[in-house]
Amino acid sequence: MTSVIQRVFMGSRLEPKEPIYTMNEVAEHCDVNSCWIVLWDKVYDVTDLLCMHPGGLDVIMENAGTDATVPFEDKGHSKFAISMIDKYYIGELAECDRRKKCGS
Ligand code: HEM
Repeated sequence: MTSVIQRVFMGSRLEPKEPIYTMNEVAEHCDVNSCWIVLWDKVYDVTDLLCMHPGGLDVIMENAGTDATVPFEDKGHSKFAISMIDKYYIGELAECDRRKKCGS
């Protein structure tokens, strides 16, 4: 089931780009010097967002190096927030780590 926020989000997507990262690689970037998160199977380097995130640094750090899709959706981010996301996009999540697992 596609949520409203996901539909808005998907409508603003850039073309998928290389490189492809595994969840293990994402998990290595979990501190303030290098902070990555996954949203809807896409990888974002949000290091530069930390100090200016309107919801604060802590809420992002709690999700650093993980799939933050559910917490991101739960906070009810605005279309404005979603429009900011593209600038942090760095690549795709490896197929077998995606929300709809390969083979299922
Ligand atoms: C690329 C990633 C993110 C961007 C661009 C972003 C952007 C924003 C923006 C612009 C706001 C201001 C309110 C709005 O316009 O919706 C906001 C608020 C907030 N964000 Fe994020 N955010 C991101 C990731 C996250 C994550 C991973 C969490 C984890 C829980 C989070 C939690 C919050 C919270 C708690 C607020 C405050 C909501 C409130 O007090 O009304 N954000 N964010």
